Amino acid sequence: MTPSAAPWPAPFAHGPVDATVTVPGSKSLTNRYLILAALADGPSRLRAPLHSRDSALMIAALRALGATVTEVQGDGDFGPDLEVTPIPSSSREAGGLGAVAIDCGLAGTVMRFVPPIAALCRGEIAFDGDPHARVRPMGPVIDALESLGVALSAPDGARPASLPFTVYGTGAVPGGHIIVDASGSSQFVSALLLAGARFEEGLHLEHIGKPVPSLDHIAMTIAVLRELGVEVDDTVPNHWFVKPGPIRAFDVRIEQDLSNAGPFLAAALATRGTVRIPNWPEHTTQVGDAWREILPKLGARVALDGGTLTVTGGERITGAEIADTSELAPTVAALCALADSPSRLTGIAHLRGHETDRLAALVTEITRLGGDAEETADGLVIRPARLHGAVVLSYADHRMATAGAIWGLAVEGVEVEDIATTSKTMPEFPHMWARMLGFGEAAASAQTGARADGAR
Ligand SMILES: O=C(O)C1=C[C@@H](OP(=O)(O)O)[C@@H](O)[C@H](O)C1
Ligand SMILES: C=C(OP(=O)(O)O)C(=O)O
Repeated sequence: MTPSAAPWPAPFAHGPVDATVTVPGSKSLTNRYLILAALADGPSRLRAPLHSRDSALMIAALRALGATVTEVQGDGDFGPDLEVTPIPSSSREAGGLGAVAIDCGLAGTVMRFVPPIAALCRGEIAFDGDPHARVRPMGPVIDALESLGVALSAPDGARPASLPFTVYGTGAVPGGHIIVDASGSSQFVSALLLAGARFEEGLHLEHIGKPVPSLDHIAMTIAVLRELGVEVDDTVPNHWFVKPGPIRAFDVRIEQDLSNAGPFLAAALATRGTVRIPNWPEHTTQVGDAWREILPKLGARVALDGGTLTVTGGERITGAEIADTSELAPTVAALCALADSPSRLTGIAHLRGHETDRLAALVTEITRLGGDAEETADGLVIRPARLHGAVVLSYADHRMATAGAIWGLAVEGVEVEDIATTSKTMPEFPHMWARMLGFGEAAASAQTGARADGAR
């Protein structure tokens, strides 16, 4: 996609927001179910899945490995359902795939989850991505595949340390005990667990190193695997055992993305208004359920009643000390920069390896707006300051772009460079934001849109 030439003037809220918002499907659930559908023992269906750049890249990757993914009419508000026919045995047998190329874009779930699946196919499968994808941590996936006997090489024939690289799949992975350091991303663990049941001996994965971050995402992986009949033992800390066996074909409805609900809920705090999200799941493995604990710490009232989450902003946003916010952190930090007392966010050192170095990006952009923020070893300290308008940079990071939109509600004259980067997980964002603010359909549609087709 060509980033819009002109920055997006973030709408300023002249009064409290009062809106009901429905959010597209969860990125983490959509891409996990797509992977598992490609490995399952029959055709599967995803209802109300996410349609965004990250899901489009996942679909293209699985098609390159031989899976069939078809759009079929469903009842979701944000696009068709998906039917998936798994990767056929011909992708694993003599002849196999030959040479294929997979574009990971900037999607962590594609660059980490797909290489172990590629190793189960026969062929030379080349992985690359956006410029920043080449600096996102990949070492533990590469090391793990090598210890499983899978050959990989960088384009110059050397041992790869990151993208780009080629996986030389032989059609089978023996499996067994492997050790990784997953302190840089929970996705290293999820990637191996998702493929583990299809390894001949299954998998015993051991983590050695500093604590693994974003544990909720590993819990989500395990829950989805168990739901599809895979036996996973996680009773010993830092060890995961996956039994070899089939993955049951399925028909699931994807929950809405509770992390992407965050910016809309944040709007209630930034404008002292009220935002309601219907169909909030009663039980979920999504980290975004933590909004129910996080937002009251920042001064909001939160109620979950009859399946609708209602957030009402207080008179002021209060600063807070909040740990382990994972992918919610940019939205939390955006609110902390609008607070009237200091905040400390901890347990998010690994955000330096996300779409951009998010700790550096947040400090730079908060400072650009006249705010006061500082990096710590494992997070951020944000102190109260009077913000002023500026052009906020996005760094090709959807969550930096939505942080800019939140600041714009409360601070006049905020513009966001490359709002279209929200297409990574929510192409509808500019339109939805305008609708939340009461813009008519024509004015909302005129907001710079973003495409969901995976193009850059
Ligand atoms: O498995 C997943 O779907 C994700 C895991 C997390 O990665 P990290 O462990 O790298 O934070 C999260 O931040 C990311 O947005 C999605
Ligand atoms: C870290 C994120 O994405 P990815 O799946 O690319 O790691 C995110 O969405 O906040």
